[in-house]
This record gives sequence, C-alpha cells and structure tokens, in this order.
Amino acid sequence: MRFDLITLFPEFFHSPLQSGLIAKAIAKGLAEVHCTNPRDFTCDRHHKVDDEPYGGGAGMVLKPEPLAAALESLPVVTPRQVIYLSPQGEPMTQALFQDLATSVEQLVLVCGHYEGIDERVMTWIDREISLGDFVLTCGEIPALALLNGVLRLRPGTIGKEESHRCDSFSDGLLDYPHYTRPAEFRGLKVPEVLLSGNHGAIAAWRRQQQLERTRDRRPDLYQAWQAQQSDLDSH
Ligand SMILES: Cc1cccc(C(=O)NCC2(NC(=O)c3cccc4nocc34)CCCC2)c1
Repeated sequence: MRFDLITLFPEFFHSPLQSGLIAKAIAKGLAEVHCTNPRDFTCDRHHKVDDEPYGGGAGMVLKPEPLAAALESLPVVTPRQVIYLSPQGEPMTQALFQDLATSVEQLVLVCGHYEGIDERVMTWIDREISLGDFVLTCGEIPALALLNGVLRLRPGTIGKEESHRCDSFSDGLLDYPHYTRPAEFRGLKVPEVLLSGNHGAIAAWRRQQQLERTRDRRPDLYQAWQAQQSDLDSH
C-alpha cells in the first residue's frame, strides 16, 4: 500500500516512520510512505504557500496552486483515495479504517495548516475525514492516526499476537483490563480468575468486563452494540 502525505512539515513524520509498526511494514515492503511538500511547488521568490483570507478575518489560508501542483505531481496507483484531514470530515472509526484498508492501494493524505485550505482544492479531494471534534493546529496528527490505523489492518503488518487487539473494538466494545507479572504489586492483586488457568472462566470474565466498561463509560457504543446484537439475534 502506498501512502502519500502532503505536508508542509515532512520532518513531523520522520520519527514515526522509523519506529514501531510503520517502520516494520515499510521494511517488509508492505507499505511505502512518501512525503510531498507543497512548498516545493511554489514559483515565487518567497515560496509562498499561504495567504490572507478573502473576506478578511484572522489567520492565513493555504494557497490552492502549491497544493494542487503537489497533488498532480504524485504517481497514481489505483484504486486510490485522496483524503483531506479536516474537522469537517466524517469521523474516524474502526469501520472506516477497515474500509480503507481493504479498498485502496494508494492513500493520499492532505494535511491542513493555519485556518485551512482554499476550498477550490476540494476539486482534487475525494473524501474529508476527521480525527474528532476538537481544535488542533495541524492535520499531520490526524494523518498519522489514520495511517497507523489503516496500515495495521493490512495483511502481514502485525503479527498474530497483535491482531486480537482489534477484536474487542471491531465488535464495538471497549477493551477488558490487562494485567501482567507480578501477581501482587504494592498490595494490589491481579483478579483471581486470571490466575486460575480456567480459560472458559477467563473469557467470560473478560467479556463481562468489556460489557460493563462499555455500558458505564460509553453508553453510545453500548446502545450501538445492543442494536447490532438484536440484529444478529433476529437473523
Ligand atoms: C472543530 C473545529 C472547528 C474549527 C476549526 C478546527 C480546527 O482545528 N482547525 C485547524 C485545523 N484543524 C484540523 O486539521 C483538525 C482538527 C481536528 C480534527 C481533525 N481531523 O483532521 C484534521 C483535523 C484545520 C486546518 C489546520 C488545522 C476545529
């Protein structure tokens, strides 16, 4: 899978691309990640990538020419999607990651800065996706989240030991609590069931924990899960 990051700050991605999951996937040839800087596509002496907003107001807007030129400079691998990371986008979910991981060979991720990008750049954008409803200073952080979430779902990227991790969330529940050695730490004990070796009881306890935590902490997820369950039961 090929990822193209359109970013004014390619150095932002240097360390994340050299560590962990992404580095392993790149080393295994499962992914290519390229950064393209719109500043390299400016024609003026000052390499201007932003300008004042028409209509006035504070802040600056990313100019359309450098972004469009950067996008048009990319090789095209199909199927592809050009995504603008944006607070106006559809929210990131595990289902969205699954969809992207299985439906495209190239993901172009456009990262905004300042107040955003000139609206005319949307001509080149297929989809807007958001990390969530809050204010950030840049689109690079959401881009990295999307890259990580999609890449880990591609076959071969993560070992078997990791793959169960998404099981709980892929059925829409929060995770159960995790423990490791020592069995007692500062007087804090590990739940007995986990030391029992009774795998049926352990699985039941974990499922119960997932349900309780989801019900208590995320009633929205819990309701969606219940609806999904009754759908499954009625078929
Ligand atoms: C709720 C709200 C309303 C108005 C502005 C902003 C805001 O944060 N504007 C600033 C920018 N925000 C993001 O890019 C951004 C932010 C959050 C999630 C995201 N998921 O993808 C990209 C994301 C846009 C251009 C550069 C940074 C946020």
